[in-house]
Amino acid sequence: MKQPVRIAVTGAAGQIGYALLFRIAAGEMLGPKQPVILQLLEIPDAVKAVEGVVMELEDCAFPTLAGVTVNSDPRQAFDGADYIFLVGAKPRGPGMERKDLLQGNAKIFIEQGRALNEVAGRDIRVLVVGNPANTNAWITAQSAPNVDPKRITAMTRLDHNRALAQIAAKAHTPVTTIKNFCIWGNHSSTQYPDVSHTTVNGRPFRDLVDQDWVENHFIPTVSQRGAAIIEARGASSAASAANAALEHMRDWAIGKSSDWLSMGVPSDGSYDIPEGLVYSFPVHVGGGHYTIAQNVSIDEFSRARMLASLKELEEERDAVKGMLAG
Ligand SMILES: NC(=O)c1ccc[n+]([C@@H]2O[C@H](COP(=O)([O-])OP(=O)(O)OC[C@H]3O[C@@H](n4cnc5c(N)ncnc54)[C@H](O)[C@@H]3O)[C@@H](O)[C@H]2O)c1
Ligand SMILES: O=C(O)C[C@H](O)C(=O)O
Repeated sequence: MKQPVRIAVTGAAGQIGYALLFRIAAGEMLGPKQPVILQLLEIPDAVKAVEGVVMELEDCAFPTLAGVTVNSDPRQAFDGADYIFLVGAKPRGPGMERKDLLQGNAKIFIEQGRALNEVAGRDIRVLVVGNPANTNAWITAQSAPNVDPKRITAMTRLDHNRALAQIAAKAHTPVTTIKNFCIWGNHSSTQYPDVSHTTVNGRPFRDLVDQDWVENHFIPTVSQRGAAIIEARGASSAASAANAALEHMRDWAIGKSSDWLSMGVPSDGSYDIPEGLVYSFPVHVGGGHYTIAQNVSIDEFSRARMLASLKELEEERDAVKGMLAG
């Protein structure tokens, strides 16, 4: 057996936490030969509930689970961590947009960014799940100037997976036959699920569908899926969110892909997205790194959608800038 790696998860008593922790502990993120130590963070009022989750983790007797700690101080939870899932944040309810959570949740990410700044190692990998995820990742990076911002990412993998499922259903084909799909922009209703370069079994997907389907069915279905789940379940997505979080971190850490994945990452100026904004791009993964796919051709329709999502991200950033100074 290898040396254990340390994985911090915030919001451990929440519904995503409950769907995520058992899968990480079972070895689904880093494989059956990699022991893990879970470092859980909750607010003091929820620590008792986390202790119940820990009892259940123990009762699974997972061979890959080498230890669990329960914390209410982010510096303790993040200390020595190799991977950090920032899940703990308020979810939205029916009729809300994710950006309505910004003022309330921003202070969580300011505090946790500062804690990261104090204790995070150089090779840390951080995934922000708590909404609005892109801007919370930006806030975390701004609050952690000692941490390489490339190591702080936001989750759009759930949107990516939702879109793959819609494409597969439309083309009557397994998801494994789909290539070159990506989400651009914000994890919000302005996101742009882009099928312009997508192939199915090697054939352009656009040959199978018309613009009306793309614009008036596919894009709204993918971008409104979170709201549809809240409407149906009375609570936001949890198992599918946990699955996407696990896949994002797994692929970043140990994946290798010539195909595109979607990740919210700080822009390096690619596609004229201003540097530093956390924007979802098509990425390749390999060797423990992600790289933004280059030279993707962007038509007029795509550009307009990408700019609309960029504008929203700039507005979100401007709405919280003042809080960072304090
Ligand atoms: N990016 C995505 O695709 C995506 C998908 C689904 C959900 N989400 C978001 O993930 C977040 C969590 O969702 P959930 O359904 O698990 O919510 P939940 O309410 O079930 O759980 C959130 C947990 O976070 C804890 N928490 C609050 N403040 C904290 C802090 N400062 N430190 C540590 N823990 C803290 C709460 O006590 C609670 O147990 C929400 O913001 C939700 O909107 C994002
Ligand atoms: O929609 C939400 O508020 C939760 C999450 O971001 C989702 O996409 O399911």
